[in-house]
Amino acid sequence: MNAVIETRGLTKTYGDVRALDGLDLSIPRGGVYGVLGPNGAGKSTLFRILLGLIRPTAGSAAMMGGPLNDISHMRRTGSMIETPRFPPYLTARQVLRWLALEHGVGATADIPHWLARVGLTEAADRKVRGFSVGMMQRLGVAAALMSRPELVILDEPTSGMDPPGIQEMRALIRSLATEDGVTVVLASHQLLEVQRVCDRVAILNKGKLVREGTVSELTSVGERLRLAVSSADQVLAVLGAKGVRDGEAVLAEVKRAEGPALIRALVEANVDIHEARWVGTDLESIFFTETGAVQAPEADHGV
Ligand SMILES: Nc1ncnc2c1ncn2[C@@H]1O[C@H](COP(=O)(O)OP(=O)(O)OP(=O)(O)O)[C@@H](O)[C@H]1O
Repeated sequence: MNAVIETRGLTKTYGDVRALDGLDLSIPRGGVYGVLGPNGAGKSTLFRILLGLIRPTAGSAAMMGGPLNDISHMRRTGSMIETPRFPPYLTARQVLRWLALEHGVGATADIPHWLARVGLTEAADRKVRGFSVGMMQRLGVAAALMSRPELVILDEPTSGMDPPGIQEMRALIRSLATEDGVTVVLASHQLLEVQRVCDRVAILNKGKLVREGTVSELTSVGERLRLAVSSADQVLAVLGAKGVRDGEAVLAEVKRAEGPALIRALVEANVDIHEARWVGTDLESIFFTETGAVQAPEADHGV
């Protein structure tokens, strides 16, 4: 695997707290990679180490095949850690112009393009003093992208955003990966959106890696065929112990290869099938099972 980030036995302790505990992680180049975990799992600690903001207690990490303190790699990485803060008396456009000069891309940064990509064209000439948290986040993302990095590290990129803002951010993150070829690594505990936006995820708990894989690999475990039918009883009679009632429908615990034969058998038994679809375990269930985290009363809807 062509890894863009690789950690081996990465450990960070704060007194008695093991924020990271021997983490082995390989993040492939390309696509969107989600680092998930409940509060205190070690996500921010991992990102801070990768960005050279803090030093690990033990273990090693490499970025783009080289050590973390290699300046040429750092130049190819953009990041947004926590809600960014900018001088309140500058407009969004001035903030980006200033940062472009700071990063040595003053002549090449296409500021109108990045303002448009993060949905801030209309607010471009407003002072950031009046910006909401979500607008600040978007400006922070534009700032991270202006130097056209190969890798972007985003910690909770949609925190504080309203649903339309979240949707735009999701589209932006996907387009960075698919159109710009940027590898995006993001941390989040907002699982539904992670499932929508990420290609691959790692679930951390108490500083350790508990699950890793593509979203479809993780969610296809325990996959079942959900059948919306005219008579659930008839289907349950055909399926025996392999059938579970799910409201008006039936969940059939069969393998993909057995699906067509089952549907044929049901048609022969005169069952009207209104819908048949494969349903997996969602990322949310995996997350709560693996981390033992307590489910929030309301579903999250961010990235
Ligand atoms: N500077 C610090 N001093 C002491 N303990 C710290 C420090 N930074 C983090 N920790 C502890 O390390 C553990 C991991 O924290 P970290 O912020 O990396 O988790 P996280 O997964 O990012 O959580 P969240 O989702 O809440 O941001 C927590 O127990 C936290 O309290």
